[in-house]
Amino acid sequence: MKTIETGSTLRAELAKLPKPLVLVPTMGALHEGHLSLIRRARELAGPTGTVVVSIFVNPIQFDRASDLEGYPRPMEADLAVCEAEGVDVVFTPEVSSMYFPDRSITVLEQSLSQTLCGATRPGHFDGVCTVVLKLFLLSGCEIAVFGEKDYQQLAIIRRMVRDLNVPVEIVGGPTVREADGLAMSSRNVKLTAEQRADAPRIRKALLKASEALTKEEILQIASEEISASPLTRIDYLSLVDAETLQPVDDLNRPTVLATAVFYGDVRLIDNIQISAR
Ligand SMILES: Nc1ncnc2c1ncn2[C@@H]1O[C@H](COP(=O)(O)OP(=O)(O)OP(=O)(O)O)[C@@H](O)[C@H]1O
Ligand SMILES: CC(C)(CO)[C@@H](O)C(=O)[O-]
Ligand code: BAL
Repeated sequence: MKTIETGSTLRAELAKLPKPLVLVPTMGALHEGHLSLIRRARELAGPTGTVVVSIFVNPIQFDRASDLEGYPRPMEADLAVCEAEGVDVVFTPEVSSMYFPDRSITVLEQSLSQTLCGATRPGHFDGVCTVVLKLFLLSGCEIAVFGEKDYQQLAIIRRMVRDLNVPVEIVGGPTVREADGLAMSSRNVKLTAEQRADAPRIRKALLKASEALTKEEILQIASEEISASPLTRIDYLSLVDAETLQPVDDLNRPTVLATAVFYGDVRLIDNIQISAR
């Protein structure tokens, strides 16, 4: 396994390796959710293709300084995990090698990012799109794999690739969960024992609500179940069209029930698909 730290050498190094080139972009603190994406990348690359994992905590997608500063960065353990998974190349750039101090170009998404995380984390998806486009250009990858836990992110990246004619195939991977249903997330390690024990209520709430028949009932059940704990604070809870991510009036098309919940300073997200009624 090769570790490359600067963008300027990445593309030239990767061009020498066998195709297809499959990229898994991450912010590190790797868990089973990431591993499922790496394994999917290997399937897509085949035994002779090249799997690249990027580990970069992208400062321009954070809206809270405390979240950025406190983001877990266990680099040695992450490299060991990548090695054990048979990753070919890990790209670990410094912030200074990714961004010029006077950078002035950003990728703006102006529709899908108006709801959910985009509404409560202004500028977040502009930061995500900008870094993901840079990672695509720096690596020259043909395929990139993203998780469905970050449903809105996946939809926005698909839109970016469509709208900007980016020659990268986007593949989604299902959300991997702890045994108690909590979606795996790098931020889970920041929960206290009490918060961690309570957090599976998010998944339970979404599952229970997804059985209801009307929009109002779905939102009410999910809201009550999550708010029943004094440890939670709902950042958003929304029912949106699965494709446009716009709020829906009825359930005659596939929708997604998505939420972000704060436990203290730790913000967790999850979502569930709701079929048309
Ligand atoms: N539980 C999971 N199942 C499947 N994919 C996941 C899961 N968690 C994260 N991913 C995916 O891994 C990629 C990298 O995400 P990231 O490094 O931000 O991890 P994370 O666990 O989502 O961290 P956090 O939510 O705390 O920022 C993204 O495509 C994300 O959707
Ligand atoms: C896609 C990503 C690596 C861009 O920084 C990040 O948003 C993430 O880890 O989901
Ligand atoms: N997984 C999404 C990255 C973030 O929360 O910034």
